[in-house]
Amino acid sequence: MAVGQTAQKKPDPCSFVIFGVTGDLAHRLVVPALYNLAASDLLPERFCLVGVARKGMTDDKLRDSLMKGLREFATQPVDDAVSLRLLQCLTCIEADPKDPPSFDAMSKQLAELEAARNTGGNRLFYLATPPNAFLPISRELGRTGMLAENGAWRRLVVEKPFGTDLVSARALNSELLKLVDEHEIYRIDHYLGKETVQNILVLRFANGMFEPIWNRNHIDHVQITVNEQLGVGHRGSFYDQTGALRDMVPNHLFQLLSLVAMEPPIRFDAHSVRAEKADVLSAIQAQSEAEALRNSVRGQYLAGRIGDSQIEDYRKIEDVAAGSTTETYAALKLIIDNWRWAGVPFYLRTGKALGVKRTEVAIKFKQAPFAMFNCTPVEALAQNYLVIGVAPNEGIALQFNTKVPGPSILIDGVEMKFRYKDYFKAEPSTGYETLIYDCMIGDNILFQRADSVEAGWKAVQPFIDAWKKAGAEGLQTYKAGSEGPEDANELLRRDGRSWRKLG
Ligand SMILES: NC(=O)C1=CN([C@@H]2O[C@H](COP(=O)(O)OP(=O)(O)OC[C@H]3O[C@@H](n4cnc5c(N)ncnc54)[C@H](OP(=O)(O)O)[C@@H]3O)[C@@H](O)[C@H]2O)C=CC1
Ligand SMILES: O=C1O[C@H](COP(=O)(O)O)[C@@H](O)[C@H](O)[C@H]1O
Repeated sequence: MAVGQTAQKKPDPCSFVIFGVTGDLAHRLVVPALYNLAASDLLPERFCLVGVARKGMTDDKLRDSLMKGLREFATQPVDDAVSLRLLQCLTCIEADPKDPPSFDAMSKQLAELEAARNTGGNRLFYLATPPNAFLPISRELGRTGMLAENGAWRRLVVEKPFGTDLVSARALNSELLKLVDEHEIYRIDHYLGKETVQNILVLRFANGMFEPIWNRNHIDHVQITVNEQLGVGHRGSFYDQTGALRDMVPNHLFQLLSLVAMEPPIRFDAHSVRAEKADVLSAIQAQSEAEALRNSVRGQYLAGRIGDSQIEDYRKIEDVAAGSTTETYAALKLIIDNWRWAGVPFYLRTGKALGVKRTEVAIKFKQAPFAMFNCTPVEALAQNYLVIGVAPNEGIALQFNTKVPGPSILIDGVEMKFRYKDYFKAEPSTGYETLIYDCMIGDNILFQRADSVEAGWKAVQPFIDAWKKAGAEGLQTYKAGSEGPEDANELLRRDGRSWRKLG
């Protein structure tokens, strides 16, 4: 029997206001997630769905467009009765932060809608826009009083990227905190919507057997891998300004790192969990420029084949600068300065256009200290890994040595595997349902607090600065479809270690 915090209550009546409703995220992930919540009867009884666009359109036109997105991106067959229930309450409002009177009009229109639908004035504003619009929109919401509490709740959901470096993230936090309180800001990182990522907490803190060995005495090092086969595709203008490090490390890879490395929270509540995550991120050792260069590898992909697809050179992608030095691959060695992890390196790697798609955390335990079986030197034993598979192999695997049946002691490495799909019949999901539901019930455990975001940027800032200064020098290349730049292997080899084979 499953135990835990299972009761799924219906959220309070509220308005769910999506800025950037005409965009990709709203069509591909947010509305399909709302559909899945509607199908599970987890939307409020009294609900206003509002889409905000800078150029107005009729409600019907927006409904048609979102319906089209739903048919294309839904994770389950679309039931007309459910989609109708969700989209019949949709209203399109025209508002542009560059046109302040449009926000005054919006404020009036929203209040009228809420009165008509009796939602009690609770409001969730979802900023599904490019990041440069987060602050202008929030300021207009503040100026027009739409963020004032008036006896109801207000929540601001902010998409990634949250800043582009430490300075900009601090500035964005400080400006947003002038408008709303920390507990009213929901900084989304979609990795925290993944079952396999949430399960890291359960694996560590609902099982007594791991804690005694989860430290420097037993763990040799940790590898965090987020390898994608996808290239940059049509996102050249965004990606060329961003690169693999900013796009993935301070957010997604650090979610994995902090869940694996944090101390046990004293309670399962937002304050305790997020405090421990922020603490461990702030314990990542600061690196000098020379250390940052030594402890990192960056690469850019060249043309190559992945399966049936021919991938073109990164530099030939539309909107990518001709001599771009933006990295599409990053590997880092980080040290966490605390008692649990002293001397245990965390190796991180992420890249685009790689041969194998794999997101995993591999915890490498120390080898047996002595070769009792004189037929096998310790070095020849297979390595002991606990592998948390996030995607596509969703599950947990333990790699250990075993005796090969037969008269002599012959030893071989084997794997014990738990696969989600063998045990659970999971509901199809976009990964955003839990996050959106949690915003509506006011639970921010799975959202990033300001201190974590800033600690994340602080940890990667030395690499950003050192790479910027180095320019093209030190930038490796790798063939699309390969494992990434050869120097990434050297990063571990010089420590007497190697990356786990993903094949
Ligand atoms: N797409 C994805 O898969 C993911 C996206 N994200 C994040 O979600 C956010 C939205 O992404 P995505 O939908 O792809 O982006 P889009 O480029 O599709 O933009 C979304 C919408 O924002 C509106 N918009 C654009 N500029 C402004 C502006 N200056 N002021 C107000 N509104 C503006 C536009 O609508 P209109 O012109 O109608 O007003 C546009 O359709 C981004 O922050 C992105 O980083 C995060 C994870 C995944
Ligand atoms: O936020 C982002 O994440 C995706 C990878 O997400 P995943 O769930 O497929 O692992 C990445 O492709 C994209 O560049 C980045 O902006």
